[in-house]
Amino acid sequence: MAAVKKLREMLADREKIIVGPGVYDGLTARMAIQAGFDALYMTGAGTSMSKLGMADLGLATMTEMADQAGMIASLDWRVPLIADADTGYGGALSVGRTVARYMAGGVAAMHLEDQVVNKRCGHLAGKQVVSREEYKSRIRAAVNMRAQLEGDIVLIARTDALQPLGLDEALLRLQDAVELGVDVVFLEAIETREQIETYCRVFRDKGVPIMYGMVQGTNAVKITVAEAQQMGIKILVYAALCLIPTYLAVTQALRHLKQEGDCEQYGPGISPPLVFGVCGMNELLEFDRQAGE
Ligand SMILES: C[C@](O)(C(=O)O)[C@H](CC(=O)O)C(=O)O
Repeated sequence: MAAVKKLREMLADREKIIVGPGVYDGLTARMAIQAGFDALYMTGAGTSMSKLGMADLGLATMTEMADQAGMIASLDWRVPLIADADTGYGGALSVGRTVARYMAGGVAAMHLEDQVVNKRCGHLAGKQVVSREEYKSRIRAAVNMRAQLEGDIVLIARTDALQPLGLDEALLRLQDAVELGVDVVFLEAIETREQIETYCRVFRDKGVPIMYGMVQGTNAVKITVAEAQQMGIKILVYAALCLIPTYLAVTQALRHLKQEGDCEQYGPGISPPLVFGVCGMNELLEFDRQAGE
């Protein structure tokens, strides 16, 4: 079954909340699959840092993002990938091309936002968004490209308008996007309980699937999976879930080696072959064996 079909089934299941840990490369994706998550979220921030070594300031190009998303999506077709597609990387034609590339890569869902190019992480101050009309044209391009290709991808409209323009404008933008044919809404960087409750009430009443992004260490309202489910949130992603523990643990190991001159205490019992196993080693060797090598 195609990953997108699986995701659509999850979206249709009234009991289900989709929890997507934020992964950004092959290893974090494999670890999340091994941990039993049934969906993944490709964080643009993490991808920008792991692939380019650059902060989330809109520097990753469409091809860099689409390549990474396609690689992650291909690891296990049973685990749908929801991927960040930032601003769509240009005007309507570019957005259309982005949708085509994500679809060709087997990505199950993608989100498109209304920040200007160059965008920045949704939790940074000083965000700017394009006009409502320009955002609508990005959304129209995405919906039209999906129809033109006669394939499927779940389209998620994200707005960053809350910080610069306020809640009413942000909700209007998402409503416009729903009318244009997106499947899911995503209000980014919600900072008060009241805002998240209003957001959820508006779209729950309309029967539109709601996405919310929790990012550790930011001002985003903290809610548990159970609370999210109660509020009617359908997709809950944790963009920095893999990134922050990786940063902490690796920094500690590096410091230890630099200061103490040894690293034995980091990872007793964990050998590279064990991690190869998480990355499909046995399946790959079996495939090779069956081919007669
Ligand atoms: C959701 C997000 O777009 C991402 O890239 O994962 C980021 C998260 C982050 O900065 O950690 C965001 O803009 O919220």
